[in-house]
Amino acid sequence: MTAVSSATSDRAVALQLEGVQLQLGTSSMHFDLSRPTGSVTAIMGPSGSGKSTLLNLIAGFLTADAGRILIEGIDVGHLPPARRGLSMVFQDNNLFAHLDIATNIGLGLDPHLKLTADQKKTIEAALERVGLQGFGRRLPGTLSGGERQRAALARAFARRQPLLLLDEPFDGLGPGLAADMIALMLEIRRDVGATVLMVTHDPDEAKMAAGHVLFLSKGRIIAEGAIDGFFERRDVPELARYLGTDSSPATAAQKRPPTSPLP
Ligand SMILES: Nc1ncnc2c1ncn2[C@@H]1O[C@H](COP(=O)(O)OP(=O)(O)OP(=O)(O)O)[C@@H](O)[C@H]1O
Repeated sequence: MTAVSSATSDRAVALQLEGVQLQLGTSSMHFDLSRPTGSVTAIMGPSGSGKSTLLNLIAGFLTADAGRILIEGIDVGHLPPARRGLSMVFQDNNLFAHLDIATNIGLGLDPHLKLTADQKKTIEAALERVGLQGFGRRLPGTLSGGERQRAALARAFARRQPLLLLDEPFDGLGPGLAADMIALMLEIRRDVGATVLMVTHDPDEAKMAAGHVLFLSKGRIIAEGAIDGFFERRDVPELARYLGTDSSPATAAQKRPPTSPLP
């Protein structure tokens, strides 16, 4: 693994994982990382390498067998997800289907929905921010996939938590809409001063959104560094294999076209 970026040393640390371990069935995970406040980090790696597990450990949906997770210097290991100072946006299942959009966002502000006038204004402002003004009374099922993801981002925006965890949030939206959503996410991050971790399989999406990459393989971060030049690295065989830039004889043979043309 390469050294943690120099930015870590001169900015406050927003997130730190120290010797975090988890055994899930036959998969063993072990994570150490440190990310500075305000950074946007892409989490990448092959299917099953532990990307969602890493986010779920940070969020508190999974409990580590060992190690410490610190958010803004506070050990959150014993805190439930709602008290860790973060918002998480998943690829789907972000919204309660039986509750309208405004209520879904309101739940992020107060689980008992005893909303103050200010909180109601915050909901309206968040909807407007993502271009969904007037959508508050609609049920999630009546929105398109992209609109639902915007509503999920609106909820994250309204909550103004210091840490934003995104698990393939723009998957399946198409490149144009994904780019719009990334721009929106970056605006929200700037306004809130949040630190972002984003799982993505798409190097272009990572380049648009992030300044730093963590590359996982088999439950470990095996490479990390600044996004500039990261995908051109040739010193990490797993990364080259993942990107399809591996020129080893075995991979090259797999890539070679069939000798006889298909009919
Ligand atoms: N509850 C569980 N019980 C047993 N094994 C699990 C459980 N949850 C996840 N795993 C295993 O842990 C490994 C990591 O899973 P994870 O979902 O974190 O991978 P991922 O990198 O996010 O993959 P993908 O890109 O396919 O979403 C996988 O091998 C998965 O099968």
